[in-house]
Amino acid sequence: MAEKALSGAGLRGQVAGKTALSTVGKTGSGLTYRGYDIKDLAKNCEFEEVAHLIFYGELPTSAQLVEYKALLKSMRGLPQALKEVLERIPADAHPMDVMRTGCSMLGNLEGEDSFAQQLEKANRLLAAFPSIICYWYRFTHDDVRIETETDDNSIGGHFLHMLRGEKPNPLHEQVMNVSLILYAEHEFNASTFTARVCASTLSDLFSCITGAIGTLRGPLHGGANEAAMELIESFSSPDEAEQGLLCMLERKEKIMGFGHAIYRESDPRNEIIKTWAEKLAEDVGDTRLYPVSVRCEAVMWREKKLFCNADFFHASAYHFMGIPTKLFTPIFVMSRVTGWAAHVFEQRADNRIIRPSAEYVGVEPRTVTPIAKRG
Ligand SMILES: CC(=O)SCCNC(=O)CCNC(=O)[C@H](O)C(C)(C)COP(=O)(O)OP(=O)(O)OC[C@H]1O[C@@H](n2cnc3c(N)ncnc32)[C@H](O)[C@@H]1OP(=O)(O)O
Ligand SMILES: O=C([O-])CC(=O)C(=O)O
Repeated sequence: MAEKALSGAGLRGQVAGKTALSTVGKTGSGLTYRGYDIKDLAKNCEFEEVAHLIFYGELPTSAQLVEYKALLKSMRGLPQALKEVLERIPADAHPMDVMRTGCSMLGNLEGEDSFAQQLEKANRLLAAFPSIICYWYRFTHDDVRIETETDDNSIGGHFLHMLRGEKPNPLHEQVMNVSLILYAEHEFNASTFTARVCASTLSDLFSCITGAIGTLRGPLHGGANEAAMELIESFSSPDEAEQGLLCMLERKEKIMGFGHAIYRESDPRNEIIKTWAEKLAEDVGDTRLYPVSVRCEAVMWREKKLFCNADFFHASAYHFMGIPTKLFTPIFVMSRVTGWAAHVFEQRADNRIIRPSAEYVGVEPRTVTPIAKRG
């Protein structure tokens, strides 16, 4: 693929700060968190180990992991005032708006009074997001007030348990674990940069994360997994998908779940989640969505040299686990809160307010005409 122009619109190619958290596309396609390759982490770790790595700098020992999981478990409950707010959000609201409000409301109830509390508050958000989305979803869709303080051993298991009202099977819990690892951190992507801009004014953590959620919501960023689901569901066979995509490309439409601002040849998260989507397709006996997805991948590469990003095969993977499409992007939040918060900590540790300049393209200087004389 041709070298991408690293200047101009979208701040592409501008170094906007330093990070010790991750590298993206350093060798064309790689992704590392604090020096560990994403493939190594996804194969050998639980999400909570990766969260520990991102927050505390190192993978935990067994004893530290037990202690860390116990801490997160103890933070799953929601205050009554937050539950009441969630109950008042309509059933047809977008779940990302629920996450945004839930985060902001928690900031009102349990705000960050000093930066010394930043880790405690970040862990609280990590533990509370699955509870927030499931409490609202089950209240507004199933008319039940669920218990969010479960004894599930993992964040992914906690989420699936609350969503369905029963313990998940081990395959689903494992896929959630991998998915949360893949989405945890990604350098200066748009939502993380939002969080850092907010942090650079010395604002509180809840404000930084609330802003990041709003940025992640858009279909050019986290919202692409939902849009990808709508796309693949609209095709009844691989041949129909091929025809449909060719028409969309002819009309110069964007195909969600493809392309990337930094990677040039592939998104390393794709081959990992694709493998799990295939396993889940076999598990549920799917003969349509997975083959449709595979054909989309082939057509987009053949026609445009565009590759699947992290979002594309997440769509079918989540669908095969019975997760409603509108909850896809909130799962991204449940994971990325680790990266966002760690970037806030980094920004605070070496801060200068982020304030770029603009090229002025408006009218030349002029004077005000008295209002009676304007026409
Ligand atoms: C977890 C994540 O957030 S991953 C990203 C999720 N977002 C999506 O999947 C949305 C679809 N993808 C896109 O819109 C883009 O690829 C982005 C937003 C991810 C990156 O945007 P950019 O860095 O501006 O893209 P890039 O410079 O590589 O685009 C090159 C060309 O390919 C086209 N292109 C890029 N992605 C796509 C796509 N998915 N479908 C069709 N055409 C595309 C662009 O329109 C551009 O064409 P042009 O030169 O004629 O204008
Ligand atoms: O890095 C980006 O621009 C988007 C992305 O893949 C992510 O945030 O995971």
